[in-house]
Amino acid sequence: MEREVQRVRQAFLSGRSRSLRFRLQQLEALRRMVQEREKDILAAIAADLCKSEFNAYSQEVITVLGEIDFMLENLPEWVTAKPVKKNLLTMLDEAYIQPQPLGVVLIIGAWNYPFVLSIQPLIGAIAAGNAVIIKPSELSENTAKIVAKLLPQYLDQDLYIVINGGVEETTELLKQRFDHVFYTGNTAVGKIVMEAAAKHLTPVTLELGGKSPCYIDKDCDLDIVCRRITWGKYMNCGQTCIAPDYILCEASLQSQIVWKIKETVKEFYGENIKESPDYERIINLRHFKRILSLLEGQKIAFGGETDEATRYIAPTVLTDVDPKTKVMQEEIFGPILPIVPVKNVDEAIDFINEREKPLALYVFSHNHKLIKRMIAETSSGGVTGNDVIMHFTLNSLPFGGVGSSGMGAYHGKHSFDTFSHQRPCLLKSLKREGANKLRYPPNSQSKVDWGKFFLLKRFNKEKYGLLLLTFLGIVAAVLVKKYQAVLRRKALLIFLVVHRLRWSSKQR
Ligand SMILES: NC(=O)c1ccc[n+]([C@@H]2O[C@H](COP(=O)([O-])OP(=O)(O)OC[C@H]3O[C@@H](n4cnc5c(N)ncnc54)[C@H](O)[C@@H]3O)[C@@H](O)[C@H]2O)c1
Ligand SMILES: CCCCCCCCCCCCCCCCCC=O
Repeated sequence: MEREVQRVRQAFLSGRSRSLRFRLQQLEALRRMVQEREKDILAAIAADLCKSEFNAYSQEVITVLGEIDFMLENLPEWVTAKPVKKNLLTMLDEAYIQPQPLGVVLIIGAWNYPFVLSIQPLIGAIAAGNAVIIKPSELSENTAKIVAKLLPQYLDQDLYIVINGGVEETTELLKQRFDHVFYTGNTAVGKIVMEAAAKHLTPVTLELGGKSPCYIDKDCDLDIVCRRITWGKYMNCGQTCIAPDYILCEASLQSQIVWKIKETVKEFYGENIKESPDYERIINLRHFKRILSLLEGQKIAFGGETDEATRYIAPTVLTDVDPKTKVMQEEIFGPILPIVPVKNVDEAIDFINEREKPLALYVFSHNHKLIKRMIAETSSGGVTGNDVIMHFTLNSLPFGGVGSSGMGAYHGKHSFDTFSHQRPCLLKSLKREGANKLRYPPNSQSKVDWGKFFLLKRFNKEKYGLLLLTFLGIVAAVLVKKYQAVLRRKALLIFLVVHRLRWSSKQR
């Protein structure tokens, strides 16, 4: 393991991952990989999650291709140094922020969207100029194998490598020093990852989970609401980090919601859901049994059918759920949807705030003010109003959790920033020592006054802006032409002295 990490670090130190041209080439090669080997990728996802080609393509491949295109389009602008505002002390110097790669990044992927959850962070890490080690989830072993097979055929073989394995290998890997660890998975392991990274003071991004609430206001179109919730809840058999975990609504809405979700399930998956190519299976027996245990003692409004041999659990809705029961104590991550009745929006807000901060929050209402109020008075990784899941698809929005649902974020520019160091650069001249003398000992009241002026003085743009610009423009034009540098500095000095005197008199 140590040797592998060393090999990647050496490749990073060669410097070749840094140039814009190289990054663009690698991203283009990755896009070629996805396009040319699409069938192999879709087959691997199907083998892991019993997912149709259409679903795998629209949930995973489209996301990856969209992210690559977005990076290719914007990277040239993002990599350039960004000039920053200066103060009086540095107005003749060069000050800018230069994004730079962090170094060697470890990406630990999860099994539920096994392709996108490893490859989307990889895209950001390449775009930012890093070297990368990917550790896909061992639970989605077919996707893990295809990723390990394909990446070296398309990308630089020393800069971007895949290490497959389970807890033992990941534990060993986490002992190594990285410049960033990007982990997707459950909160308990997130703590293990953070603890291991802390030993090297390595920064982490933790993309975790939680119970994402879904509040349905009585002022809304229940047909549309239930269709959208059914789609987001039962997609991937409920194994989606941002699936609506449970519904909060007034008791009077419950029976209508149940009926409408039941009808929509029929519309989406047919009378025989097991036969539907659009309905997936639970990843393994451990998770199958865990999800079943959440049904104990609950009132099943519909669903509840299971088949252990194929790890099938039907889309299920529970009503009048007691918040103290097990199904409301842990993230469900399966096709079970509890409805918890609340009196009104105030109670819903309290309910959400009394629990850990979720990864997503969903609010349905015609009342825009109510949606804004829920956003203002609660906290969650992300929010979609009047829909579910869709904030994930917009790569201009940062995707990530808050509190126990995670830290840091990615997607689009946010990935680039996550995997970059925003390096502040100030380039001074070895000349103009006169002004610099102010900060050298021995100190004095007069120097402090000058220091205050240089660092605290703010120009009121409206009042002085135009005047100052005109004045500086004229002075600069004349002086540059006639007397070059010497006079330019003198004019500036005079200008500063005048301003300083006026400022000091006002202070008194
Ligand atoms: N925020 C997100 O983007 C996001 C996306 C997907 C899943 N999730 C969350 O992840 C959870 C489901 O994933 P999971 O945790 O079952 O996935 P998982 O079992 O695939 O684990 C995730 C990764 O952690 C590694 N791992 C497991 N145990 C470890 C240990 N003891 N030490 C070190 N590494 C270890 C695995 O090898 C794997 O690569 C849910 O809570 C879900 O909400 C979050
Ligand atoms: C005609 C097909 C249109 C397809 C567009 C549909 C967009 C659907 C996008 C769903 C994305 C789901 C990915 C969720 C990943 C969440 C990660 C956490 O588990």
